[in-house]
Amino acid sequence: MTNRKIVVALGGNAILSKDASASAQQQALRSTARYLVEFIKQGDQLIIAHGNGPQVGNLLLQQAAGSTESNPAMPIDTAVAMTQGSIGYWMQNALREVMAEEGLQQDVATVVTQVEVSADDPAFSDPSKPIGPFYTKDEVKPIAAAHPEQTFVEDASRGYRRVVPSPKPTGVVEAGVVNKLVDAHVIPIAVGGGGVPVVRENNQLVGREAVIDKDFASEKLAELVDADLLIILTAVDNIYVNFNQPDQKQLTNVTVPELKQFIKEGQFAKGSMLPKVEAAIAFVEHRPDAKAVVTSLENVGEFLSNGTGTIISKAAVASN
Ligand SMILES: Nc1ncnc2c1ncn2[C@@H]1O[C@H](COP(=O)(O)OP(=O)(O)O)[C@@H](O)[C@H]1O
Ligand SMILES: NC(=O)OP(=O)(O)O
Repeated sequence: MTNRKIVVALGGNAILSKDASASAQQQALRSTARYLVEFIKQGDQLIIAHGNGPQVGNLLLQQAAGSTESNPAMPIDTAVAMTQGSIGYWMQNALREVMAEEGLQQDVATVVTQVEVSADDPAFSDPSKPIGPFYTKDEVKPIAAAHPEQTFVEDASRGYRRVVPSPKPTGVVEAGVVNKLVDAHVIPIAVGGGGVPVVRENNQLVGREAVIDKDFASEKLAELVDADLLIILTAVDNIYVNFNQPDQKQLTNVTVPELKQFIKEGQFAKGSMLPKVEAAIAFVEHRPDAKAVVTSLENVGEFLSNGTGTIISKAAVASN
């Protein structure tokens, strides 16, 4: 039994395929749970975090479409809390079911998590986090014209999306609660969708209209619960240099100085791989004996048996 404390951050493909119905997302989370249960089987204590970019964007569209004066659309911070609830509900049940199939029993609880941000974070005036559906150029033109208060940009050549501010997390309000759940051997689902963005004003936590990056929020949580490992699960088995080019090279074991050099070379796409790399660096710089891992859900078994995936360490282990 390994008994490590692991924060696992789940990427978009763990929850959503093309079908955004509740049943399809529940189905996707059941297969995600089958991969996660491999950690539980070997005695690891999981803390699960997840994204919400597509879901929160879709929810805001639904809210806007149905809003009336007496039944107004909810602001983004409240919509983030709503997606923490829906995705947490699906994830809790998926894990419960899969653990029962495997003869395992561990309680799972979703924590509505508030993540502190700074009121003067420059991200508030520079929206960068893509949310909701993709549009073609022709589709986005009338939408952007009808909503001059919103910003739309091209997202990694995959189409146009709305972008919202994405301030950096400075603290996790419920980190203590997460620690208590871990001590009680409960699996917490926390900082969903990057957490509800709040700023502290005297004794009040005031929600802000933003969506925090879940990789950064997961990193902050991993620091605060003193995790042994931060695992970022996404659609690729490894981080690459020269990604998608004929000479692309898989990174297996990589150190912070090497990653910093690759960042300087522009190897990691902004808004997709770059935040994962930055989160991994921040985590191992905070706790130099810990490691961060970027790999895919499908590679979890291989990672557990053979250590494959991209393993990020602060510095190379000296060999003699
Ligand atoms: N250098 C790189 N190495 C590996 N993947 C990269 C790289 N640059 C960009 N990517 C892309 O980033 C994606 C992960 O980002 P994203 O889809 O936003 O993550 P998430 O799984 O959190 O939703 C990968 O699936 C891959 O397509
Ligand atoms: N909040 C967040 O980072 O969501 P995605 O990972 O789905 O973009």
